[in-house]
Amino acid sequence: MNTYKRLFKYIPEKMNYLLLSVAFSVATAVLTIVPYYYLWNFLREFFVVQSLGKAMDYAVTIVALLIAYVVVYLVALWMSHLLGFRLETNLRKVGAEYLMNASWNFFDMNSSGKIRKIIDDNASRTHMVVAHLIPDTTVAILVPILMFITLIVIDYKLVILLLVITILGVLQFKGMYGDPQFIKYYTTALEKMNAESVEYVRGIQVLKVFNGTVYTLKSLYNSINDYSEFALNYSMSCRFPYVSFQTLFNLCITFTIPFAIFFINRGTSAMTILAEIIFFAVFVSILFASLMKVMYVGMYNMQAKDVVDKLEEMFNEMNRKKILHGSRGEFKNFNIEFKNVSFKYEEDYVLENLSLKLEGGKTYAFVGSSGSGKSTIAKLISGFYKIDDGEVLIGGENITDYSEKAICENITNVFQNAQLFKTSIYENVKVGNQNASYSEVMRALKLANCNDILDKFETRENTIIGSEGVHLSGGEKQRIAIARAILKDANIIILDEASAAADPENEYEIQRAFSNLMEGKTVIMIAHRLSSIRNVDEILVLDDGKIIERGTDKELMSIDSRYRYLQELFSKTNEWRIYDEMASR
Ligand SMILES: Nc1ncnc2c1ncn2[C@@H]1O[C@H](COP(=O)(O)OP(=O)(O)OP(=O)(O)O)[C@@H](O)[C@H]1O
Repeated sequence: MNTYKRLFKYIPEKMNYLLLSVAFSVATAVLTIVPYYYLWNFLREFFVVQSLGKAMDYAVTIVALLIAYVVVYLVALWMSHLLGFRLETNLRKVGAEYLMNASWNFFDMNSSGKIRKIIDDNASRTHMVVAHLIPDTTVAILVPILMFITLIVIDYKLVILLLVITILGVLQFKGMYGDPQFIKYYTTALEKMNAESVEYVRGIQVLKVFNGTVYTLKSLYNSINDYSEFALNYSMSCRFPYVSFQTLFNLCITFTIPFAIFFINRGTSAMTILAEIIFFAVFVSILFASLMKVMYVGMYNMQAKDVVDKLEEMFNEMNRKKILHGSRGEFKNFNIEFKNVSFKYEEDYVLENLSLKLEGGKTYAFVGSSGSGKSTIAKLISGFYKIDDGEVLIGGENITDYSEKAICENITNVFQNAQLFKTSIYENVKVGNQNASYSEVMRALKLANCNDILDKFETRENTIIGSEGVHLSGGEKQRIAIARAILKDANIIILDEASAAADPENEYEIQRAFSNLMEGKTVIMIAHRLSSIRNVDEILVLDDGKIIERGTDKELMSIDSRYRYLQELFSKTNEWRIYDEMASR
């Protein structure tokens, strides 16, 4: 019951459909049994009283009742399907809303393929579960009760016979279900296999290059084996109870033979017994159908619990480690300060007790070896993660006091791997500011030095990017992303590894685009190309999550600093040529 409360809370607006579906399902259950009562009367008139006219009247009533049954059952199914489809739609909407507000941690820990599959698959499973559950549960509960009542009216001796068959049938049940945790294990194995298949398809080009097969990717191979082994073992464990259940009902007529002999010997007329046996043999088939329904209802229950568990587990995970934003909308200034900040993604601290101050309106560069924490600092300034200790302040106020909208409007990120959508260049830039006019978008494209990109295509800014359109180089994509950032016109700009993807020509264009983007802003650059940061206001050198040096390029180059060492190393790397190396051998 609790499972259904959890599911139905997503469709409060459609509870009238639930009530209608239950009402029509009750009518269906009644209409399942009533024709049998008339069948008994028909048989009695035919065999015992031998009045053909009356028997005919009963036969017509039976046909009318069967038509009514079909109509009422269809209405019950219609209502429950409306409910099921609405639930599916609402769960997708809720999933999308949670996703829009999910923490960065969540996206770090879950691949997009996995997220899509969990939301999509489970939402679509709910409609199936709910659509069939209401009519089937009602019928499964009511029909056996109504059957017993009917038999009491006809002949109490038949009740004993039905009771024997019901008890034997129910005894097979537990075995037919198998392990109650089955659905949970089954869907987990299936999801794992699906996720691994997506990974396989993603990496298929690499596998081809290295002549790999499905066996190369052990995790996929194992997940297929686990799934097939599990499905096979489960089917085998249900084999005996399932077959004996089917046999019991298909041979139930055999139960009636000793019954008939016993009661004929005790004086009941042969014709009455014949009518009762024919009736019972037909009637008992509904018990079989309704016991099968009980089994499906049990399955639906397990599925419903699994679906709601999986979805809500994911919704909770989306909120884990999420920043709870305040309502502050205005920034006094754009000074940034870290006060004793400690932060970890998982177990180990990446930053411990870090303090630093950056002045608004200036340009800073973070340098340091790989993994020293440069990107992490940038992400914390952007408000992507909740810190474990200390404070991140912007304009003297804790970053969590600002509304999400304020943070979003005032801070922009240009990542190394620019994420572009499979739509036109124009639409990709407009993402930066939905209210921008056509001329503002075109101005941003111009300032980001994208004109040469537009010149390449006849449809210019309306050219579609991606698998259904044209392919752009890494550097070209980055310039489009810079145009998007220019259009956004945020006050704090974070350029993470922003120039690493470009060739020299593109690099030059990108640097010009950057200088247009950075004008008058607070800028934090994280660049591995140390040549591009020589003119920044201040350089901060990081090592293992700590700032070990800070100063201008001139200051740091004039002393025996880590920065000077990194710059010299960078120059050497630039001068280094494979043929020099070859020549020196
Ligand atoms: N999403 C994440 N989940 C778990 N650990 C992470 C995550 N991102 C970074 N780390 C870890 O945090 C540490 C700092 O990473 P960070 O990306 O900040 O370094 P970086 O100086 O920017 O490195 P690089 O120059 O190579 O990009 C590394 O040890 C890294 O493995």
